[in-house]
Amino acid sequence: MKVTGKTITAGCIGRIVIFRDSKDQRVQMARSIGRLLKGFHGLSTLPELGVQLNHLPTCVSLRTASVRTKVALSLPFPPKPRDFSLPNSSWGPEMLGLYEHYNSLCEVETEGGEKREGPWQRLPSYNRSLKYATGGVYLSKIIQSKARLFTRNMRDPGAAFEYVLFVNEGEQRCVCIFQAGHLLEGPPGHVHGGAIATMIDTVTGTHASQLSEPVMTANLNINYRSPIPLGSTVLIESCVDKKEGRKTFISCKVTSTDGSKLHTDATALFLSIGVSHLLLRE
Ligand SMILES: CCCCC/C=C\C/C=C\C/C=C\C/C=C\CCCC(=O)SCCNC(=O)CCNC(=O)[C@H](O)C(C)(C)COP(=O)(O)OP(=O)(O)OC[C@H]1O[C@@H](n2cnc3c(N)ncnc32)[C@H](O)[C@@H]1OP(=O)(O)O
Repeated sequence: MKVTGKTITAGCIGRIVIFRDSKDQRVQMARSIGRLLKGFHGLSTLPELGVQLNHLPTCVSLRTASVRTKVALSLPFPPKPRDFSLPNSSWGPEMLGLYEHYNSLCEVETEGGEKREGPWQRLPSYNRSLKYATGGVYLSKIIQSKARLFTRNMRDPGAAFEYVLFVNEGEQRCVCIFQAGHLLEGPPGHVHGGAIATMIDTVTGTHASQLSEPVMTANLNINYRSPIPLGSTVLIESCVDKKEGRKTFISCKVTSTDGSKLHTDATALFLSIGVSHLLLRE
């Protein structure tokens, strides 16, 4: 059987070969890639994946009339990557308490004692997202192999960004519990504005990705209202203002954990990009 196409390297699941012959197989392929992406931070749900994958033939070069595409997904990093959104020894009592609170809302017990999904969902978080298939994205293979998600690249627990995100799909809300480590200093004893912006971008971007498909930040407006003490835990809450085609408008606020002090507020615009954007970009 003749097979054409390119190898798509993505995360943490074995090697899968998919032949794209019919609509059924397209759906199958969408499901497989959906499963593959599941678990990646910010990409754990891709409801419109099936539609997006219809674009694959334009980015995965097809040279035969038989329209068979081989999509090989290899194993570039260990099968069980660390989930950074789980508690570690650096988490203070405030961070842990809030984590326990939201985590308890992720599962509810029915009257019959049965466990069901609750209104909230904890999002796992890894230090790598998709690894692109082809050159042109990274300067070299060395950079490609060393690339890590900005907020998850510190080895020393508690030194920088400690955070966990929970989403409530029904309410279109997202909450992040963020403990700011000592390496994030800006003004003496307080968190750097760029670190705050990074967290706002991460929370709102992840939220927007959860609602549709992968997104890129097009616009981010931030008002810094009061400084955040280094080492403190804060809440970052985002909510969807509106969705218009590819655009998702989100607003966000950073407050003290009891909600009494507003540290920062922001608005953001995200534009969805197709899954094909994630897989190949030449
Ligand atoms: C390579 C893909 C990477 C994707 C990554 C995604 C997920 C990764 C997974 C896990 C990561 C985990 C955690 C982090 C999660 C998220 C946070 C990170 C997100 C970022 O940190 S990401 C980096 C910073 N980000 C950029 O590096 C973007 C640079 N930029 C561009 O890549 C393009 O600019 C783009 C794609 C934004 C749009 O380009 P485009 O060609 O697709 O669309 P186009 O320009 O035609 O605009 C269509 C309509 O949007 C309106 N529009 C456009 N821009 C606007 C603006 N600024 N203000 C107001 N309206 C705007 C137009 O006016 C038009 O409106 P209308 O249709 O009404 O006329």
